[in-house]
Amino acid sequence: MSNNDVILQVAGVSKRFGGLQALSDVGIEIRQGQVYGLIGPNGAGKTTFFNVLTGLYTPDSGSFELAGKPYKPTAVHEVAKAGIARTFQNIRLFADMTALENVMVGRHIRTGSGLLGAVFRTKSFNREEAEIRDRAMQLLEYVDIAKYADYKARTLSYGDQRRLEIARALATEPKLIALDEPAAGMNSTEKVVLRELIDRIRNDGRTILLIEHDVKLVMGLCDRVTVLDYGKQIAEGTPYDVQRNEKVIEAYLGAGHTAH
Ligand SMILES: Nc1ncnc2c1ncn2[C@@H]1O[C@H](COP(=O)(O)OP(=O)(O)OP(=O)(O)O)[C@@H](O)[C@H]1O
Repeated sequence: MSNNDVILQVAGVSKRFGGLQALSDVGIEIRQGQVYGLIGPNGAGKTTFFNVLTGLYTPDSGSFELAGKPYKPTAVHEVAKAGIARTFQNIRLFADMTALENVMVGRHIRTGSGLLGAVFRTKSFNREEAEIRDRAMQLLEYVDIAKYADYKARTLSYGDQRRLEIARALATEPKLIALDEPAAGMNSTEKVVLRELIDRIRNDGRTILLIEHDVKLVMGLCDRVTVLDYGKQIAEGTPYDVQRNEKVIEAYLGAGHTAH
């Protein structure tokens, strides 16, 4: 593989909260079409890393490249524009908008007519709006919730809301889709369906970063995994290797941690 295949290259990320070193010199490299897992016991720094990557926290150090271009994760909308779409551990949808409208919002960041087009309802605006609607509908079909297109987001089941969040993220046509604990709160049937969906997204050539507490899901899905413990990267590799790594086993079994 050539370097052109690298979608995300992050190096030397450190982040301190007061006296606590939440991340120390963490780096990952994700290649086109991979599902990349970030795991670790409670408090290991996974969410902090995600938040740094997506512009919610400012790191103390670190370099960031997306598809070969440096980017500065200084603001959430800049990160979205650069091409990273994320979902959240606590689902963040527009609860009183329909499922379709939620996906259309995601799509709008990639289109051109802007505010004046909307005010004057120009021809190009109307055409663009129809295209956005069609594409949003396709994405709802893709995640298997098209039948709920006109339902308010808050009326959907938990599993379906997560799928809706994924559809909205896909609508931005991201270079990387970052999923923050997508299986949280799901029952085992929903997890199976989620796994199929993530597999489908990968097979369609997308690149995915996944934080997930469900180790079985991570090991079954991911091409590569990084393990954090107390803010340090203690292992990186294939699920097969990582599961057999002594430091990893120790971190998960060690005192003071709850294994996930
Ligand atoms: N905004 C913050 N201010 C202060 N400390 C923080 C902040 N965010 C996280 N921390 C601390 O940084 C450390 C790493 O937390 P983080 O939430 O990144 O871990 P995690 O691996 O995502 O854990 P979990 O599995 O519990 O979600 C923890 O000790 C946490 O208390």
